[in-house]
Amino acid sequence: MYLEKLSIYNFRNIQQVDLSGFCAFNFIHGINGSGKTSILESIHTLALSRSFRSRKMESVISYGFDALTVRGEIVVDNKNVNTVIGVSRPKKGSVVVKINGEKLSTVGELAGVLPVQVINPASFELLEGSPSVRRQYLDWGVFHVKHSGFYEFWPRYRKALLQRNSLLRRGNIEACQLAPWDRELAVMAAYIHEERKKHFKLLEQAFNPIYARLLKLSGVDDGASSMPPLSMVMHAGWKVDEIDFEEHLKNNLTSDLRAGFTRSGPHRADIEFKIGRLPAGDVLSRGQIKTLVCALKLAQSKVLLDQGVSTVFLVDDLAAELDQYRCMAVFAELVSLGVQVFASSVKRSDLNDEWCKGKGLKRFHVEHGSIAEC
Ligand SMILES: Nc1ncnc2c1ncn2[C@@H]1O[C@H](COP(=O)(O)OP(=O)(O)OP(=O)(O)O)[C@@H](O)[C@H]1O
Repeated sequence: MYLEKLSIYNFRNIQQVDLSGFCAFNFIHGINGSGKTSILESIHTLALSRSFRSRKMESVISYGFDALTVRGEIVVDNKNVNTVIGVSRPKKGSVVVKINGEKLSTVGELAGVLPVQVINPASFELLEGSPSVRRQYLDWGVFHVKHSGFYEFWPRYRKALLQRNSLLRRGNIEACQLAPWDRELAVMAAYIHEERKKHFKLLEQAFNPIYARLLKLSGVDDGASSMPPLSMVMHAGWKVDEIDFEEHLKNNLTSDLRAGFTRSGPHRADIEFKIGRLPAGDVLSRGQIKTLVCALKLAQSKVLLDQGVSTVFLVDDLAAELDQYRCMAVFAELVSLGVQVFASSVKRSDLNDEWCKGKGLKRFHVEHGSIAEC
């Protein structure tokens, strides 16, 4: 699967741009503030109807305009007909998403059409941010695995959780009032945990060789080789091996009532990264963390690829944070995955032609929101 055409209207400093004929690798360069990230952001909006930078889409709509639109044409492997996605975000009112001209009734239906992975300066959050960032990372993969009913069960879990929490906040309630919600939560929790566990195992298997190669291919001994090994452990959000979730909720009712919310469950799951016995974030350098995060994102893509799902990578200014050896190593992995890549840099020379190993490469220059092939 790859993106073949992209049209952007009123998206930050980009008023109107029509691009086509993308290659496997698409390198975008331009000075600060020229609009490089906005192009990547527009592809993300096409895929998920939202930006990876701003929560409020209003800040993404070009000053003085009422709506933004992004349109893209995707070539899906083994299909003769391209898929056309259109996303319009007005300042007021809700988002409109169309696939092949048909308006979707829910934005959720868009998810999965164009799986994208972002590697940008905020990617550090995967290690250093709150557990929700790591849950999002894990669930992204679980969701994209074909035929996983995850997105059917997760909203049911969330609905039951909201109901239970509102009863807990009310206080002075009988255990029997919670019982139906506890039951529903337990059924959903078992399913969600099982899906996450299966996916995490695949992720670990994909991650280990990629991470090892990134460390090795980066070609410099930065001390990482003498470090204790990295471990990553998934925590379910409750003591899943010891107790059934329904039982656990009953046992913890007093403390949940005191807190006014459900303190444990799949909504509190996390992934723990350690170097030896220490948190990886306390030991690794910024560049080493970024390398680890790249390996994690690449691993997601590998797992999906093994299931026949291809990913588009949006790589924002990698050269600003990784040295050329590590950049080269990351690109070697992208080449071997055979995914489509949109990568940005300030200087043209920050992204090296040779990293693409003869796969198709197109270069674009951005200036004041205007984009030209170069
Ligand atoms: N809503 C908006 N309307 C118009 N312009 C905007 C809007 N929001 C941001 N901008 C401007 O759009 C430009 C593009 O920003 P973008 O982050 O894409 O630049 P960039 O090329 O990635 O820069 P850098 O190299 O500094 O990361 C910036 O000059 C920014 O000030």
